[in-house]
Amino acid sequence: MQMHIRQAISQREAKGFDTQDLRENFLIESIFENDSVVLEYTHYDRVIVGGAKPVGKGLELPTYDNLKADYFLERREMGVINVGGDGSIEVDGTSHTLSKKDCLFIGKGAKKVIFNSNDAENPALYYILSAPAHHSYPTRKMTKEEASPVSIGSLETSNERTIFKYIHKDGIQSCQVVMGLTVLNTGSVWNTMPAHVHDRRMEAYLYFDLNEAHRVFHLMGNPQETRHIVVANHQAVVSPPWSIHSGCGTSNYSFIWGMAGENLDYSDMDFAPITELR
Ligand SMILES: O=C[C@H](O)[C@@H](O)CC(=O)C(=O)O
Ligand SMILES: [Zn+2]
Repeated sequence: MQMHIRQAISQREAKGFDTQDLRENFLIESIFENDSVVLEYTHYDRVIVGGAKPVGKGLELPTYDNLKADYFLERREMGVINVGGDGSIEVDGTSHTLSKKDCLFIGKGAKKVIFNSNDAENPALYYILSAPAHHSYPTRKMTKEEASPVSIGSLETSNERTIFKYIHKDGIQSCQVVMGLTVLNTGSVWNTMPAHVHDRRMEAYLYFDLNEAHRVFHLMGNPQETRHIVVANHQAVVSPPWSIHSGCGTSNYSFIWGMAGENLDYSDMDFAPITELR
């Protein structure tokens, strides 16, 4: 079994992209499919992005030929956040319950990972981000209450939001994966503005809790050469290290941010002043 591979796109190449090119290369349109694990292998820091949606049965994390490994996490680690109904993830025989917005970090070396839902009528939706690892940090769960929520932004600038950090330098320990989520308050629609880049690591956003009738205009590109991608609920956007990742919704929403690369410092961002964006 093979994972679809997304090649790394350069800034220069992206300049000439039309809507379809942008969507094919940076948008993951379908992540949660019934009784399936959907994963995409990117050449941005070799990060794998995707999801698992167990409905009628437990879903085992498969091994893919791309990895040339005996099992998926032989040389990798992964972060998982549930954005659906209650469920549990079994890691080598130990079950970890995950409610909505709870996070599980699974360290390198875990051989058997099984995703479960408690209720087929309201299945769990597990968003997954995995990166290569060279040390085995312990598997650990964190609830959203434990994720030291921080409120930032303001209603005046339509970006009042709460940031929950799970896997990072001062949270769950990992080799590379950094992960958390942001919830926008009612009436706030802008995320990550002022925008930033971090050439030291890639990032991916999964948008969720976005009303089906609404969309987020996700902004990407070099700060002086921006493009947008129109994103629906439960879709993800991959952000190369050279790109901003920001968005403006037609209503409020939440999103999971996940990164991997050079460091684990959440605050490592090079801001792009609003007045200098093009
Ligand atoms: O590098 C960090 C990420 O881009 C996000 O965490 C930013 C974010 O959640 C926000 O401003 O709302
Ligand atoms: Zn960022």
